[in-house]
Amino acid sequence: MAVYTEVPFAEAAALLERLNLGTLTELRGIQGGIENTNYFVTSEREGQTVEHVLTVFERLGFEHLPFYLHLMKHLATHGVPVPEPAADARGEILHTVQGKPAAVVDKLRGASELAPGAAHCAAVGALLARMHLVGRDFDRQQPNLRGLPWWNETVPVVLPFLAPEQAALLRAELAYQNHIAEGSAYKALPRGPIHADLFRDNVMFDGEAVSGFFDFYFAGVDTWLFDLAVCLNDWCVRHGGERDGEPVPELQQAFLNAYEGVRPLTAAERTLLPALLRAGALRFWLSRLWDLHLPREAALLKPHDPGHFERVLRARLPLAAPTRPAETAAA
Ligand SMILES: Nc1ncnc2c1ncn2[C@@H]1O[C@H](COP(=O)(O)OP(=O)(O)OP(=O)(O)O)[C@@H](O)[C@H]1O
Ligand SMILES: N[C@@H](CCO)C(=O)O
Repeated sequence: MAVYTEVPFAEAAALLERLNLGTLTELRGIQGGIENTNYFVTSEREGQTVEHVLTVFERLGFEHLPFYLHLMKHLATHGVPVPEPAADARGEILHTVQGKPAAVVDKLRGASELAPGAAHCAAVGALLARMHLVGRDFDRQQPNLRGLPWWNETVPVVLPFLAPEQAALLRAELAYQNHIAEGSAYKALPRGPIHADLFRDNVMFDGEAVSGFFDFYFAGVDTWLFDLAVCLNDWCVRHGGERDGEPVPELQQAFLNAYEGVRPLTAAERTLLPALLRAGALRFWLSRLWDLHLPREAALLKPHDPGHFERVLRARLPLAAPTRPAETAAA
């Protein structure tokens, strides 16, 4: 259940009117999602039925939201398919509903694709590269709040909950990532606003075409390569079964080729892709461990399985190349 804040019909209707989105006809709570309260809102404007999503932010405050919402607006107005936040007459896109921060954005068509093929990966790869390029002239700054400083803070907090072998892996990976971040190749990586959480459930498809990216609430300024690594670790790995977490080379190639069709990787990016794939796995292993062992506002969080990202990380380590039955037979 993802409706934590009940929004009265009259309050939603008044907000839509202020945003010049017409007369509210339907307000429907959305069951998916674990972070925020979301409603589909339907209204009649100039004889047309229009649909939006009303999000009431349960965890994020007025301090960080302007970066996310203005980034969405910047991308949408520059042709990247992202839900555009609706503005009031003064141009304000962050609103208040039931005393909490709220936004109204375009409703995207279609549905998520949880079992993507090469065509889906290519479509997302090309759009990710476009999003990076379009983000270059976005002028607000906010760091990736789930980046290296957060990993350094959070690893000691989760270590007591881990088995010795897991704790050793987590410590070693953090040390490795600190070492990488000190290097000159890392400092040469191109940076800009990144989505930082562009998993399969944050992209809508209308057939094989992407109708949009959403859920920008972990976005921040970081390396473009990290964003790419986060995607490759979700779109192009196995989910479930005995080989859970293993990369799927055909999907990874399709994603990378399409990305590079729009923005070729630099030499430093090519060198550091393996290291950043490990960083992307560490980031989500750690946040999932943190959500599992140190639940905040427990009622709101249904933690995802940390074990999946431990497996993704192990599969990304050197010498950990999975032995595929077919390859073994051919060898
Ligand atoms: N702009 C949109 N257009 C269409 N559907 C949307 C849109 N935004 C959200 N949704 C729907 O609402 C659901 C929940 O949204 P979202 O994933 O952002 O939830 P959340 O609680 O904010 O985050 P989390 O993904 O961390 O659980 C999505 O799975 C999607 O079905
Ligand atoms: N994509 C994250 C959840 C936060 O959006 C995860 O799968 O751990």
